[in-house]
Amino acid sequence: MINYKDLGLVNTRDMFARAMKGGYAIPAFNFNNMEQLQAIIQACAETKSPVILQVSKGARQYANQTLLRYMAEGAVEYAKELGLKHPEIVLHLDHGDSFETCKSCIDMGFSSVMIDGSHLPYDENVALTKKVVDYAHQFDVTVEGELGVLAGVEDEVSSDHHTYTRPEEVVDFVTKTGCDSLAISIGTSHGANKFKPEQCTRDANGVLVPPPLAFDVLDGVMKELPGFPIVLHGSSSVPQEEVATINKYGGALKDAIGIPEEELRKAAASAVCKINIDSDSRLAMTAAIRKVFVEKPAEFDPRKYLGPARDNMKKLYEHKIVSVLGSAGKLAEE
Ligand SMILES: O=C(CO)COP(=O)(O)O
Ligand SMILES: O=C[C@H](O)COP(=O)(O)O
Ligand SMILES: [Zn+2]
Ligand SMILES: [Zn+2]
Repeated sequence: MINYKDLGLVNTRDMFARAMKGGYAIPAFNFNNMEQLQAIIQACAETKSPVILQVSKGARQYANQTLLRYMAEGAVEYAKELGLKHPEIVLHLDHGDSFETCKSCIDMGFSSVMIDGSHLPYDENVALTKKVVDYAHQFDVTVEGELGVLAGVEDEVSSDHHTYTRPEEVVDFVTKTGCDSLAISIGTSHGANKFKPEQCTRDANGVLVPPPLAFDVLDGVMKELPGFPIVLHGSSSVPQEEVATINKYGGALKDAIGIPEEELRKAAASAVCKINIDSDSRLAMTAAIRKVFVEKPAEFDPRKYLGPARDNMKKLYEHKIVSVLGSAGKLAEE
C-alpha cells in the first residue's frame, strides 16, 4: 500500500475548486509512453499549469501499470528539474471498469480514479460508484463518476444513437455516491471521427462543421448541481493540419473531425473543470513520425523520429493549456 502523497502527487479536489472559481479547466492528458509524458510535463512546466495524467485500461495493458506509476512519480521530479517549485500533478485512472481495478490503482499510488458505470443500469452504476468512493475516500483519493453514454465506443447499441446525461438524475447520483466530479454526455465522443459527415454542414471553403454540443444539457446539470465539478471526455479537436500532414505522408484518415476549440473554451469557462484529450496527441505524434519516415527514409535511430514527435506533442499541449483550457499560470504556489 503506497499513498500518493508520499510520491508528491495531489488529488483533484483543490485543483477543481480553483478551476470552478476561476472559469478555466484542468487538462487531462492520457499517456502511454515516455515521449508523451515528457511532452506533457515540459508543456506544464513552461506554462505553469496543473495537470491530470491519465492512465487507461489500454495503457495499463500496453505499458504496464507499475511502470506507468513510477513514470508519474518521476514526472514530479522532472517537473521540479524543469523549474516548478510546487508542481501539481494528479495520477488518474481513466475509465476504471471495476472496483478491483480502482482499488489496485489506489493501493499503488494513484491520486484519483474514474469508475465508469455509465453503461450499467442506473442503480448498479450508483452502487458500484459508491463502493469505489467509500474505499477511495479513506485515502483521500478523489473519484470521478459518469452519467450518460458517449457516442461511439461507449455506446455498444449503435454509434448513431447516444444518450445525453439526464439533468434530473444528477443530484440523486452525486448524493448517493459521494463522487467528487461527474463526467457527462453532451455530444462529445472518443477518437478522431466524432461525427459522421452527414451530421455536419460545410462552411464556405467546404470544410466540415460539426453539430453543436448540447449546452442546454450542461446548463441543466449546472442548475441542479451548482458549483459541482463537471468532466468532459472525448474533447479532442482533431487539428486539421495534423490530419493533412498524416495524409500527405502516406496516412489514410478519412472524415476525421473533432470538437471545435471555441466550444471547449465555452465549456472551460463554465462548471467543466476537467477536459480529456488523447486523440489530438496521437495525431500530433503520428504526423511528426510519418513526416520523418518519408523525408528521411535512411533514418533508423528512433530518437530522430520520436524527438520531433515529442516536440510536436508539446506544442499541442501548450496550445491547449494556454489558448483553450486557460490553465496556464494556475498553480496554487509558484
Ligand atoms: O476522453 C478521453 C479519454 O478518457 C479522450 O478523448 P479524445 O479521444 O477525444 O481525445
Ligand atoms: O477513453 C479513451 C482514451 O482515449 C484511452 O484510449 P485507449 O483505451 O485506446 O487507451
Ligand atoms: Zn464512460
Ligand atoms: Zn474518456
